[in-house]
Amino acid sequence: MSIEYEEQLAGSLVDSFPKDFGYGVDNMDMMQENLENSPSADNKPRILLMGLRRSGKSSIQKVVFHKMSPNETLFLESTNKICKDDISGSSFVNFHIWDFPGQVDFFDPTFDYEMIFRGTGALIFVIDAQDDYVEALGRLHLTVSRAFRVNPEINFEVFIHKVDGLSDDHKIETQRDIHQRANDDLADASLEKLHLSFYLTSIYDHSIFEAFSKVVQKLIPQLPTLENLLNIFISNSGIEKAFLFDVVSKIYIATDSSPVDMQSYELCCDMIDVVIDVSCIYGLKDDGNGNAYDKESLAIIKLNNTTVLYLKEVTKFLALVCILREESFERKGLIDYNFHCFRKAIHEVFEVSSSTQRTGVAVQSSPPSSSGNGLARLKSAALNGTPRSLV
Ligand SMILES: Nc1nc2c(ncn2[C@@H]2O[C@H](COP(=O)(O)OP(=O)(O)OP(=O)(O)O)[C@@H](O)[C@H]2O)c(=O)[nH]1
Repeated sequence: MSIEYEEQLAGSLVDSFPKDFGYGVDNMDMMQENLENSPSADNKPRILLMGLRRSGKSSIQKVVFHKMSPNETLFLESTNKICKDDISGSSFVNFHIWDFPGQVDFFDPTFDYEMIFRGTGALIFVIDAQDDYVEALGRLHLTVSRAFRVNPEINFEVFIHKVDGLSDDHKIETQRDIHQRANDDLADASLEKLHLSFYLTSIYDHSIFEAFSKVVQKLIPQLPTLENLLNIFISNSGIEKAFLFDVVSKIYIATDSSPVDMQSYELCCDMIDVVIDVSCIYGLKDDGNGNAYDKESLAIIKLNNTTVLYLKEVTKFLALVCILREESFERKGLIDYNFHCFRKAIHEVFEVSSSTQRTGVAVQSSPPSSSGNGLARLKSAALNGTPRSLV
């Protein structure tokens, strides 16, 4: 594709937006504050972390959302009451995460499980793969069947956790066995409609972030829109892979539709760490004020294998991280220009959602235009994908 042609496409991206499109990050933040102060703010969807004692629930929460290093989790005390963690102040992930103490007694009259499950978006059940998991499977069945009866809309996610201690063959065999037994139990109880998703996880590598990314993505109603926008952006900019990251948690909330390979994801996670670390050390004011991540955040890292990593701020919480070849990076002006359009589109998507949430009116989904140049496709993309319940 020639540069001229790409520039034409880039032009069409920008033309697709109204000329008075004038809000920026500050307005987005204001909107988020308004939302949080609204009466429905307390009703943020929940992600529940459940499982037997010492299965690793608190460790997962601390490592993913609070930057605790995996080794420090060795000293975590056992949780003895439900811990509610509202991470929406620091993260795009606008949910409450509830960490349950090991054994939840469904027969305890003070435990209002109906109320808890009614407002739940995802239930993550953590199974310690290094331990005998027969008891955990029994508990999993009891928990998900109760929850499903109260709220069949919940996404049921099973983390087969602590797999760092297992060989590759053992991992696959454990996953197959747990999958089989859990689904047999459901079939015996005539609960075939209850769908369980399985993930192999460990806090000692990126698998826990990748699994959490997938859990969170299922709860983001704008996901198809974000994927469309990323696809258009990378194909017009000569980029190989792009992730939209929640900077604090390193969860990727969307990526383009090419397959994700773990190595690329890890590379992008590492880049975020480097940028934030350098920024914390050298980017803050002398008195320690300022933010390690702000509107100016931008980083380019050239690797010795002709790969370039490119990170840029999208919103207060989100960053775009891209992987591209050195020769594509020669057209940096074009990439910057398309990024500018992409960023505007992202802001528009979330403005549509937040105004919809405020008024309580669901936006009609419209099928993407097949005739699509960048313009038409982006416009339909901004509408497509918003009708599910809003985050
Ligand atoms: N090897 C390994 N150990 C882990 C992993 N995740 C957690 N652990 C360890 O498992 C132990 C228990 O972790 P916790 O997070 O306290 O478990 P919990 O499920 O919250 O326990 P309760 O609060 O008692 O319900 C800690 O010593 C962690 O260091 C993992 O991925 N791999």
